[in-house]
Amino acid sequence: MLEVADVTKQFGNLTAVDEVSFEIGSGEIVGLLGPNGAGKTTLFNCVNGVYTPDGGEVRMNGVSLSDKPVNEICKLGIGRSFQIVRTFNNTTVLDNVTTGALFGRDGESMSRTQAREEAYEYIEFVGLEEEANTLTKNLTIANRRNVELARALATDPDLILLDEVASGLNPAEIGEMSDKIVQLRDEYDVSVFWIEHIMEAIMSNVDRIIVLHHGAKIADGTVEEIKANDEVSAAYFGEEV
Ligand SMILES: Nc1ncnc2c1ncn2[C@@H]1O[C@H](COP(=O)(O)OP(=O)(O)OP(=O)(O)O)[C@@H](O)[C@H]1O
Repeated sequence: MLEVADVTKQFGNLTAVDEVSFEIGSGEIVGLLGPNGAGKTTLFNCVNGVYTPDGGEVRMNGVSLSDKPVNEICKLGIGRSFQIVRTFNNTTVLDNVTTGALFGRDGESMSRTQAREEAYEYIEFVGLEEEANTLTKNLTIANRRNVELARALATDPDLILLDEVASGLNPAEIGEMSDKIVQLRDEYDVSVFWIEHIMEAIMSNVDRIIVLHHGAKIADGTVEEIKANDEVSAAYFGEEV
């Protein structure tokens, strides 16, 4: 499904992503860890077309994403949520999610009515049916994160990139979000690539973890393998992961 081959991204003299390679298969939930500044968000930006890599290639279902704009990459099946929530705050929940459907894979052939029907399905999935006509700016942070999740799902992705979806949530909300991510994989057959600083959110639900340090991939394995990896512990300055 997703193939990242020797991807490099530089900002001046800084190599933010350094010849990183890995694959994500159908139905996998893969965590992306690394200390602050390790290159996680930059890697996401290389995958969904915000940045053009300086070296290497990203392929989705065999199609090279080189030089493709974000909207085209979205239509090839990659959806995304952001570290800092980017909902359209002065519009309703329904309009936010409808926009996802209209700009997603089948958006061009979809009427506005169809797009709204699809949007309702994802709004129900994230548990916001009572809030469908609420202005997004009036929601809690947890629910704005749910709107982002529903909007990304409405694009009909094969792979969803989640950038710290548990950030700013309380422990109960973190648990709900974490469960929802497993459910979306199971219900919609979506693979998940998930950056998260909150370890409890990720550890019990991922199939695999990739760790970046100074832009390079230093580990790729199961939770147990990552916990036992000395290089990973050293990257976190001895903190347990
Ligand atoms: N647009 C940019 N211009 C210049 N340098 C950048 C830019 N974006 C990121 N960087 C630098 O690239 C490196 C990787 O940043 P990135 O945001 O990808 O790390 P991260 O692992 O996502 O960090 P965090 O966990 O703090 O969000 C950092 O040194 C950062 O300062």
